[in-house]
Amino acid sequence: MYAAIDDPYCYPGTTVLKNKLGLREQRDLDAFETEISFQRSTEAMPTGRLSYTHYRAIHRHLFQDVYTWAGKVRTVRISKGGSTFCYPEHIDQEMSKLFKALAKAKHFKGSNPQAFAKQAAHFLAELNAIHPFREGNGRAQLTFLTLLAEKAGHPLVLRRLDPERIMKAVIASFGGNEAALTAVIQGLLEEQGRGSAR
Ligand SMILES: Nc1ncnc2c1ncn2[C@@H]1O[C@H](COP(=O)(O)OP(=O)(O)OP(=O)(O)O)[C@@H](O)[C@H]1O
Repeated sequence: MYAAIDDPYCYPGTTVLKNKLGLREQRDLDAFETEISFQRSTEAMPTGRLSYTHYRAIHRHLFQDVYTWAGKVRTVRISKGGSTFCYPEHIDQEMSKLFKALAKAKHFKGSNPQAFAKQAAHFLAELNAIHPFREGNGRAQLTFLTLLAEKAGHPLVLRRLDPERIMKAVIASFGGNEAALTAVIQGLLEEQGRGSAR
């Protein structure tokens, strides 16, 4: 949950996000959101060129059943655990810049696994610092990383994913330390698991 004051995304006097089902209890919303976004994540993702537009389409796909603003950038300031994310008035510009740089780097195609992990960690750190959506950033990030890795020829082994560990690494990256995130990503690459029983 995010700290936001007088948040127009929430039912008045609550921190529960307005949602398509009209669920007013956080518990109920959490359960529905988790279930349906997981369901959507098992479907084919919208196709695209790993662009900013594509990223928004992925978020829209995952959360289309829950929020009217799925795929749209937020209009309020948000923070989490003391980290304040990009102000809404700068999101569009920052996202455009980030995805332009990604395209310029050829989506990290041709990088060896070590280099890919480092580049992807930096990209993810920047993406998280922007946090374009009011909710669902973590899931959109991971979905996009999966596509990015696949396209770059370094598919992820998602069953190795430790949500707690990646979250800690993402938080560390917010403070400028990308080493842990690089290590997490490197550990998810298929190449790293060869010959091991993991
Ligand atoms: N204190 C923090 N500083 C920076 N980033 C954080 C912090 N706490 C969590 N994050 C990151 O924010 C992202 C989660 O954002 P958000 O809650 O919008 O997404 P979600 O998909 O709804 O949640 P989750 O990823 O927990 O399922 C994750 O990448 C997480 O690592």
